[in-house]
Amino acid sequence: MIGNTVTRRYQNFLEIVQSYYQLTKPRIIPLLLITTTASMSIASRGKLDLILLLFTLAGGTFAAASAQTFNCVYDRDIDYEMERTRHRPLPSGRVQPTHALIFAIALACISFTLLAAFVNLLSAVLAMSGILFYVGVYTHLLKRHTSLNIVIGGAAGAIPTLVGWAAVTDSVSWTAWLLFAIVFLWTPPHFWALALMISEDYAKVGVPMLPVVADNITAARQIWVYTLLLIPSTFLLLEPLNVMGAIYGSTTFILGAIFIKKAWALLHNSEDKQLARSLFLYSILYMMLLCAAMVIDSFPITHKLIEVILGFLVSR
Ligand code: HEM
Ligand SMILES: CC(C)=CCC/C(C)=C/CC/C(C)=C/COP(=O)(O)OP(=O)(O)O
Repeated sequence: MIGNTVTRRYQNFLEIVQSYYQLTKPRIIPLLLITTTASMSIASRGKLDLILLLFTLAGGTFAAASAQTFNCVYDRDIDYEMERTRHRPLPSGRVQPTHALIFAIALACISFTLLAAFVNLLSAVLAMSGILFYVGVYTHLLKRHTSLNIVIGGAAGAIPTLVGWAAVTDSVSWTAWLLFAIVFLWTPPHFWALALMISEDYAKVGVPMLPVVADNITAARQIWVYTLLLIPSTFLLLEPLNVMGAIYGSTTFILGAIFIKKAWALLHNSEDKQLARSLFLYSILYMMLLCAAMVIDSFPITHKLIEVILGFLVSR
């Protein structure tokens, strides 16, 4: 009897923890941290201080979790109406809005304290502005009012690149802004490809995502335009900024070519949900691999290795 009560209490506790965890939309956070890591790796020219990395990623995690929790509180009415989001902790009644709000504020405070105390003030302020922008500008001002919501709101998702750069250099340089621009230009193809698959859901609650207010071909054309802006921008790290080398150059070439191929296919068959799904999934893989290439290319040893291999090939 007592054993059963303890087990039930333990299960309840686990369910509460799980609900709060789900409020943070945890599946999106790793990619935000990957972009932060890539930025830090380039800023430190591959000589990354692991303790600094750890604190920055911890602060970034709490900031992103806070932003997503605020968003869950604000959007709980429409999340209840949409099939995809109906089972989130707030619409399903597993967490009270006031508790979620307190949780979001606590996460923001932890993020700011961690970054300000163990990284630097600039990274803390940038992360906080990421939260404010995502909640105040994207969620409150734009999401329900204009199809430009993603284009402008995408800036919030690009801020982790600035946080990473600021963590290492205590400043924000041209390269940091270029990394910001890469994530910024990547966001519309990433999101609109998904929105093409789930536009019925957004239409039902009156959220004016582009494929809702315009037809599919218009959305596919916009995806194509942003793809054509994104891919050349990734090459600017090679020239004129000169902060990346051959590994990054060849990877970004191949990844970019595949991105263009998928966006082109969608442009010519904008009703095909499979093509939209394929582009959405690829956009995530693309960003992961692009950032991985940035990290690998920023290690000095990578360049020494290439020199040795080239030397070996030439001498044969
Ligand atoms: C305003 C900008 C953005 C919007 C509106 C947006 C929207 C979305 C939505 C609605 C989903 C589906 C999630 C779900 O069904 O719960 C998604 C998935 C995802 N997003 Fe974005 N996104 C944005 C920017 C970003 C950024 C900047 C990143 C990271 C760099 C990112 C990474 C991801 C990842 C990794 C997934 C897949 C999550 C999973 O496995 O389910 N997103 N995004
Ligand atoms: C530095 C810092 C704190 C950055 C945080 C930026 C951030 C949280 C970006 C995530 C963007 C994202 C996944 C939006 C989901 O849109 P939505 O919430 O409209 O999607 P939904 O339809 O699934 O609710």
